[in-house]
This record gives sequence, C-alpha cells and structure tokens, in this order.
Amino acid sequence: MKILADENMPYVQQLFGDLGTIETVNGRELAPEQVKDVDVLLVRSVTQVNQALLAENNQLKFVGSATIGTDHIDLDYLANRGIPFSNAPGCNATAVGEFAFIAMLELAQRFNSPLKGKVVGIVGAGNTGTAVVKCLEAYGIEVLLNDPLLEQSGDPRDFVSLDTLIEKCDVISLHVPITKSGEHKTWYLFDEARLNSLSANTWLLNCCRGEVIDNRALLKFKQQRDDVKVVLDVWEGEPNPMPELVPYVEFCTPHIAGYSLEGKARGTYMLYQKLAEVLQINADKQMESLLPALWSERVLVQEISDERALLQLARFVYDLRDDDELFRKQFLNNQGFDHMRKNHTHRREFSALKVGNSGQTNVNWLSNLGFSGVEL
Ligand SMILES: NC(=O)C1=CN([C@@H]2O[C@H](COP(=O)(O)OP(=O)(O)OC[C@H]3O[C@@H](n4cnc5c(N)ncnc54)[C@H](O)[C@@H]3O)[C@@H](O)[C@H]2O)C=CC1
Ligand SMILES: O=C(O)C(=O)[C@H](O)COP(=O)(O)O
Repeated sequence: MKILADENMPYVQQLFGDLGTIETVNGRELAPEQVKDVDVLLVRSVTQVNQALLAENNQLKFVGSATIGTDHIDLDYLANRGIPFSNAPGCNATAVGEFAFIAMLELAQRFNSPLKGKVVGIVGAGNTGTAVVKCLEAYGIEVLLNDPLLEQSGDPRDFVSLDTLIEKCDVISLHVPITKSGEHKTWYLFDEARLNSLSANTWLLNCCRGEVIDNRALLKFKQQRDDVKVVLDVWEGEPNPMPELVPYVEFCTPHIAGYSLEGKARGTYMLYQKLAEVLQINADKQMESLLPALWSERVLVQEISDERALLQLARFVYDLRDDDELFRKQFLNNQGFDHMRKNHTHRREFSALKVGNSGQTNVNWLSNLGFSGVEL
C-alpha cells in the first residue's frame, strides 16, 4: 500500500510505517501526478483536495486531513466518489485555546491593562472557542458567547448576538470555520462596517482563518484606531500576508496557534485510528508513546501572586514573543511564513508541565487551566 503524507505531519512513520510504503511531500505544491498511484493520502490545511488533484487516481482508499478545518477539501467530490475521508476534529483545540489565552496575557502585560476584570467574547463556541473559555474561566474571567448555529441547535449555554458581544466585550476572539455562503457565512465577518463598530480599546484576536477579517479594511481601520489592539495568527492570502498590515499587529504568528506537539500528534493519531477503522485492522499503537519526555519534571509554585506571575508560568511553556519576533524577521523572506511553520516543533501544552504547591497557597486552579497537578 502506498501512503503519501505531507512532510509537516509528524509521527507518520511511527504510526503508519507497518501499513505500507510512506512517501512525504510538500503539501502546498502537491500535483496530480504525485497522487495518481497512492492508496492513502494524508494532508494538512495547505493542500487543496479536489477533482483537479485526484481525477487520475482510481485506487484511493482513504483521505485524511490532520486538521480541524476542512475548507481545503472538496467533501462532495470525495463523497460522490465514495472515498472515505476524515479530518481530526478537536485535535489542536487545546493548543488554540492556550495560544489565545497566552496572547491575552501578553497584551495585558504590554499595555499595562490587566486581563482580570475584562469581559471576553468568543465568536464560534465549538472546540477551539470552548478551549479558550476553559482557560478564561479557570482564571475567573467573564465570557460571552456568540454562535447562532449552536444556539439554534439547542446548545444549553447562554449566547448573545454578535452586536451585543461587540458592545459588551473588551476582548474578542474569533473561532469560526471559513464559510462563503449562507445566513451565517464567515467570509469577511469582520468587514469595514463591523470593524468600525468596535468599542474603544477592544482587543481583537484571530486564530481561525485569515479571511474572517477583511485584511485591507483592517489595515485602514488600524491606521485610524490605534486604541484597538490586534493579534493575528491567520492572514488573508497566506502564505503571503499583506506586509503593510504587519506593523499594525501587536502579535503576529504564521498560522501556528494549533501547533503544539500534542495537537499535531493527536491529529496524526486520529487519522491512524480512522484508517484502521476503514481497513478493519487493529489500531494497536498508543499516542502517548510518540511524545518526547518533558523538559522539566515539575515546577514548584509558591503562589501566583499576580497576572505577571501567571504570564511567567505560561511563558515557561510557550513564549509567544519569540514567534512574533521571528515572524517579523522572516515573513518577507523567501517562503519565510512556511519555513517558520515547518520548523515549529518547540511548543508543548500546559499539561506537559507538572505544577506543585511549595507554599500554603492553593494553586489547584492551575489544573483547571490545563497544567498537570502533582501531589506533594
Ligand atoms: N490557527 C490555527 O492553527 C487553527 C485554526 N483553526 C480554525 O478554527 C476553526 C474553528 O475550529 P473549531 O472550533 O475546532 O471548529 P468547530 O466546528 O468545533 O467550531 C466552530 C464553531 O463556529 C460556529 N460558527 C459557524 N459560523 C458562525 C458564525 N457566523 N458566527 C458564530 N459562530 C459560527 C459553529 O457553529 C461552530 O460551533 C476551524 O474551522 C479552522 O478553520 C482550527 C485549528 C487550528
Ligand atoms: O486544524 C486546522 O484547521 C488548522 O488550521 C491547522 O492547525 C493548520 O495546520 P496545517 O494543517 O496548515 O499545518
């Protein structure tokens, strides 16, 4: 069996090695002739999987995408041809949740404006949005949710309209899929008019898809509204973000909010499980065995006396400033955006760190934030 996998998908050899011959490719440049004799195709978000790519292949048994989003997959085409497909829903939700939370802490520190006491609005309350809520609620932050689809489906949580969310929230974090049609389409959900409706001093974070914000309108808006602070992990026109916009963005990253080692491993592992189901074989490998050992056994915390101390603990796991600095240096260079993504292997999730209490203060709430607890 021939398995073709994106070269940026870790742990493919360990998980799929027994099942066939593996070839890895640059997913952004994948061409029909590379795909025509493969049995299993494993992609990431940068590969358009459609008739143009697959028309010459008559033996495909499975297509898997190690991502949450499926906007790069022609699902109807695969269904019409009867080719089993799976994405990896939720695989990197924790990574996105922690990324957004850390970005908010960084903004708070940089602009001397504590996150504690602010109201945060989550647009799109699915897997990644809910993962942000988990961090925020562990820290005692009030959260408002906007998700008309979940609201209509009877989700028991409280929801507000987008207008109310914009009016009442100090921070807005976007977590919707990209959709180009329908009543709730998200393409340019934040267009010029909506950007202009943002309250003074709002923080706006986009960790979902670049085109949810009209980037040209955002540039024009930021040129007039320095009070609003912006974090962009995703950009219109990736892998070539609009260079003029970058200086106006407080934290810039190259679509790596979901790039924790755990999130990537989970993505590949979920595809391994799905393929095993399709092939009706036993999936006997364990995901935990893939991840490297922790770089620190545990950290003893006296107390988290203030937000700065919390940020320091978070930075111990992931320092967003490093990626932001590298992005500004590299994104204009030849394929700098993709180069940074390819080499992004340093980030773990909060759960990789065991936190223990060395004093009298209760730091158990850090477990709710995602850190592993240790009994002393
Ligand atoms: N930056 C990154 O590295 C990553 C980006 N993503 C992006 O984030 C998106 C969301 O991921 P998940 O939360 O896991 O997906 P999900 O499907 O669990 O949740 C998305 C939610 O958005 C809601 N929604 C759809 N249209 C909406 C609208 N107009 N207004 C408000 N809510 C709306 C849906 O009802 C759903 O509950 C993915 O589709 C993907 O494009 C996902 C993972 C990593
Ligand atoms: O899961 C998604 O959806 C994402 O956006 C991924 O985190 C993006 O990662 P790549 O598939 O582009 O490596």
